[in-house]
Amino acid sequence: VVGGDVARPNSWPWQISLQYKSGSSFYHTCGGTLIRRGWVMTAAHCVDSSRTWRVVLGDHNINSHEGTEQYMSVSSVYIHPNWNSNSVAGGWDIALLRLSSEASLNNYVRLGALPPSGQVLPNNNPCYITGWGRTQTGGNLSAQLKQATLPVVDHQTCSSYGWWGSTVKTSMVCAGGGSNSGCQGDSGGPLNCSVGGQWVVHGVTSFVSSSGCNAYRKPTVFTRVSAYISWMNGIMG
Ligand SMILES: CC(C)C[C@H](NC(=O)[C@H](CCCC[NH3+])NC(=O)C(F)(F)F)C(=O)Nc1ccc(C(C)C)cc1
Repeated sequence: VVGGDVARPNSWPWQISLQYKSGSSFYHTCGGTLIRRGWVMTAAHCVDSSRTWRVVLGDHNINSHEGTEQYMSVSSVYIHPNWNSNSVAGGWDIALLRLSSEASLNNYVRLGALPPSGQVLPNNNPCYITGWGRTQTGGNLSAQLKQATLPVVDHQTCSSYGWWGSTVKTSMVCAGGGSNSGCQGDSGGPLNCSVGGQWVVHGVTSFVSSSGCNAYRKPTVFTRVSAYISWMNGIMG
């Protein structure tokens, strides 16, 4: 996350860290959202390589043990069948991870709320991006979970000339476009939007401009969760 600030610990208790094993250690690679006690929603581009994954729940500082973490292994990965790893602009950048055991819900670990199928938020709807991704273009990951306000940019604006143009589809949500943005390592994490006084996860962090994370008029682009509700229900049962 570029801009914003460090979140109050565990104030986004559905945020997870997706980590891959290398040697005898695990490394943060993406974010995700706990949507059922046994299921995590993330980006397809995060899991389209075959690795040993683990999901960390209830984390704040990914480099220290705080005692609130739950470490879960992943028993199966469901990538959307239409995902094409050569074309993030094609959309379909969504995946579900089946956890090998069910999370214990508590003050540090809660389920994220999903939107109703088809719901599209208005321009400027207030939202926050959260994640442990780079804090500057080409910078380092953040040890502590960060948050930044990222208001919705409607499709008409986001797909116009000088913005993303036809790269962005109606199955995506744009947010930001100013000095705050997502960045590498935030992929797969939630776009947390305030709707009727509740936090609802409306986006899965998908891409930013290759010329820089917080490039002018290149808002962070998210998979629009409300476009995939029936697919997810079909998988999770
Ligand atoms: C060095 C980084 C900034 C490069 C940048 N990376 C990204 O945007 C990666 C997702 C890349 C998926 C492709 N395998 N996502 C992120 O960094 C995220 F913002 F989600 F955290 C990128 O490739 N962006 C990109 C690439 C191509 C397009 C074309 C579709 C125009 C659009 C954006």
